[in-house]
This record gives sequence, structure tokens and C-alpha cells, in this order.
Amino acid sequence: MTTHTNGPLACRRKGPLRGTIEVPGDKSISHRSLLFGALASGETRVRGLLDAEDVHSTRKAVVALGATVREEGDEIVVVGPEKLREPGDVIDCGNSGTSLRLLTGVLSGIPGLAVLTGDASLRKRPVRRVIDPLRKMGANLSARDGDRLPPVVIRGGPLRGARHVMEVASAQVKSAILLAGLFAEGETSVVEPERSRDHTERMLRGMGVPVRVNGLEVAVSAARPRGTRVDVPGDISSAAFFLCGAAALPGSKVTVRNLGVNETRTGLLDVLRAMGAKVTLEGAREIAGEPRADVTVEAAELRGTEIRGAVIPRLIDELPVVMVMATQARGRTVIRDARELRVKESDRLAAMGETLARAGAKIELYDDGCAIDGPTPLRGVPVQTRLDHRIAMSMAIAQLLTGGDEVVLDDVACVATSFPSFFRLLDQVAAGAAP
Ligand SMILES: O=C(O)C1=C[C@@H](OP(=O)(O)O)[C@@H](O)[C@H](O)C1
Ligand SMILES: C=C(OP(=O)(O)O)C(=O)O
Repeated sequence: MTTHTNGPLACRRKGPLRGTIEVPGDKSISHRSLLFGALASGETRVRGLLDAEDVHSTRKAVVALGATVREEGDEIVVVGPEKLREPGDVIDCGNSGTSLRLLTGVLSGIPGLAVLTGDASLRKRPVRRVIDPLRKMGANLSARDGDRLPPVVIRGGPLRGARHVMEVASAQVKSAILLAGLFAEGETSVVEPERSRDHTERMLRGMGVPVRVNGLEVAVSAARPRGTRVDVPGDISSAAFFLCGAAALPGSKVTVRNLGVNETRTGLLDVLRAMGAKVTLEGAREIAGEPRADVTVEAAELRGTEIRGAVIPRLIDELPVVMVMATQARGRTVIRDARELRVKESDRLAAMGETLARAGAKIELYDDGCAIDGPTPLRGVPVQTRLDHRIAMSMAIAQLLTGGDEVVLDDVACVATSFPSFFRLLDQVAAGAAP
């Protein structure tokens, strides 16, 4: 089977999925290691950095701000200048929301002018969520369409600490505010409605910054991080495609070694267990402040479940492939409180809802989620991937559940934003081409 990285791709594999794999490094941790390394004194050495387009966007951005990033053996070494400088050109964040939103926080504190933009998908994603709180700290930012959408223009300057109460749990917004807080006079704090991923808090602490956590409130004061060693575990959001595929395809058993299992990210494992899949963790350990383990999922008769509330931010990016898996579960799976899916690389509720319905799923969409009744056999369909890697990869897994039909993805270039080796790994664990 061929592996394409651009243009259309016809998927025609068959299950079960069996084997032991490693998935590439965690994308959230990778972005942070480059950005915080660029802010830090001394050097930051990163092992296992994700080599994918979104992380390349952050790398190019920190270089434009005066940092150096070089390869040394199997490590990436980041060295920041004494002070980050005004970039000489517009910074293009490509498809990456994390790059753009985290950079707004840093750039608010760097004297000079900066403009952040991105591809057609990123230019449709909301930025007021970072503009409003950063303005409250004295930052000078504006954006297109009444401050709603990128490009974002930032004139960095003096900042003052503030307390922010967030309406949506978002690690990108929380991180942008905390990063601005590193430049601000006085304390900066963020209160979240639910706990979002805490990689920023962990890495800043590892870099010597006092981060105070009190329930759902996180606070920092002005500080310069110190360079450190980062060891990036495998990305559970990438592993999710294999874990959900394995759970739903009879006879499957997949182990993902060295997988990040930070509890702010493991909502998927809770959902897999609730649906009846067999999930085991072995060799649990913590390296450089981030827990990891070898995670095995075995197929089982799945049953529907409810996915809502505090678990949502703990599996937000995995929900498209959870929707695919839910089509194979007996009974009803309900997803609520997931309105954020509508403002990702695409409107993921609309994209998955419409695509799975055409493939034969029984699915009802809500403003903030969906209900899926199963089990239903799926059939092959043409898929619009909409510049959204997670839609492309989720539908490549859905193809395995068709019993041999073809699923044609109209453009798989987007997969390279987070997981360039996805199709190669899928070939490795799939039983082969459909007859
Ligand atoms: O902080 C991060 O690294 C991320 C936070 C999440 O976004 P939100 O902060 O918008 O929820 C997630 O969907 C994204 O893939 C990565
Ligand atoms: C939402 C995602 O990323 P970002 O917000 O960084 O574009 C994702 O990877 O699913």
C-alpha cells in the first residue's frame, strides 16, 4: 500500500489492527519546548520533538524572534537571545492554532510590532478569546473582522498582572495569559471552568518559574524561565486513531509505547474503558515532569456511553475518532459540552456528523455535541478533509469499519500538520489491503 502525503488518497485497508508501535512526540509539549526555550536563559535540549508542520510553524516563529534552533544528534537545542526581538516580517502560523494563540501572549510583552497570520483554516478561527484578556493586562492587539479573526496585529509593551475568569476551558488561552504574565508587573492568574491540559504549568515549573495552582486557578509573576531538558512522550491525540480503531475492530490488539498519559489528556482512556474496551497501562513512569506508559487496547463488544462535562477538555481532539468508534457500539453514545469542536481546524461536529451520516451512521447533531446509535455498518464515501488533519485520519479509521469499501479522502496534505507518518504506521498495524 502506498503512502501519500499530498492530494487525494483512496483508503482500502482491512483489519484487525495488531502490533506494537510508537507514535510521534506530543504536539502541545513540542510547541511549548520551542517557545519556552526561546524565552529562557541558557539552552533547552529537547528529545522526541514532533517533526510536523504545526511545530515547524512555531520553530520558524521563534527563529524570527531571534532564537536559534539546531539539531544535535537526536536532540534539538533551543537558545534564546537576551531579549526576544521584533520580527522582521509577518509570522505565518500555517494551520496551527496553538502557535498563533501562544505567540499572542509572548508578543504582547516584546517591544515592537508583530503580525500573526495563518492558512485559510486558521484565519477562520476565533482570537477574541486571547485579545480580550491580554488587553486587560494593558496589551495592544487588534485583529480582522472586529477583533474576531486573524491576522492579529500586536504592539508589544509594558503589561500589568490581572486575574482572569475564563468561560471556556482552553489551554491555549490559559497559556497565552500565563506567558504574558511572565512579562507583567504583579501577579497574573487564570481561573478555568474545567481543567485543561497543564503542559505549560509543568514545563514552566521545570524551568524554575514558580507556578501556583489552587484548584482551577493558576498564577504566575514576572520571571525568566531557565533552559532545561525536555523529553517529549508520544502524543495521545495521535495514538487515539489506533486505540479507537483497535477497540472497534474485532480481533485487534495494539500497544503504543512511551505514550504521554498526563491525566489532563487521558479522557480517551476513561471513555474506552466505559465503552467496554480492555485498556492496560504498563511501565508507568515520569520523565521531565510528564508521565508516560505503554498503553494497550484490545477489541471488545463496545457499548454506548455519555461523554460530557469535565472529561471534554481531556479528550477534545480525540472526539472525531471517538465518533467513528461510537458507530460500532451497542446503544447510544452521547457527546455534550463540546461546542469547542466547532472552532477547530474545521467545524468538527458538522464535518464528522455529515460525513458519518453519509457513511450510514445514525447520528443526531446538537449545537454542542451529538448522539450516535449503534452498531451500524459503515460504507465507503468520498470525504472532504477541509484542511483538518483529524477529519482525514478519523475517516481513514472509519474505512476499516466498512468491511472492504473504499474511502476516498480528497486531500491528505493536512495530515502532515501533526502526524506525517500516520499512513505508514496504519499500514504497519493493519492486516493488509481490503480484497
Ligand atoms: O494548548 C494546546 O496545546 C492545545 C489546546 C487545545 O485547544 P484549546 O486551547 O483551543 O482548547 C487543543 O485542541 C489543541 O490541539 C492544542
Ligand atoms: C486543534 C488542534 O490544533 P491547533 O488548535 O493547534 O490548530 C488539533 O491538533 O486538533
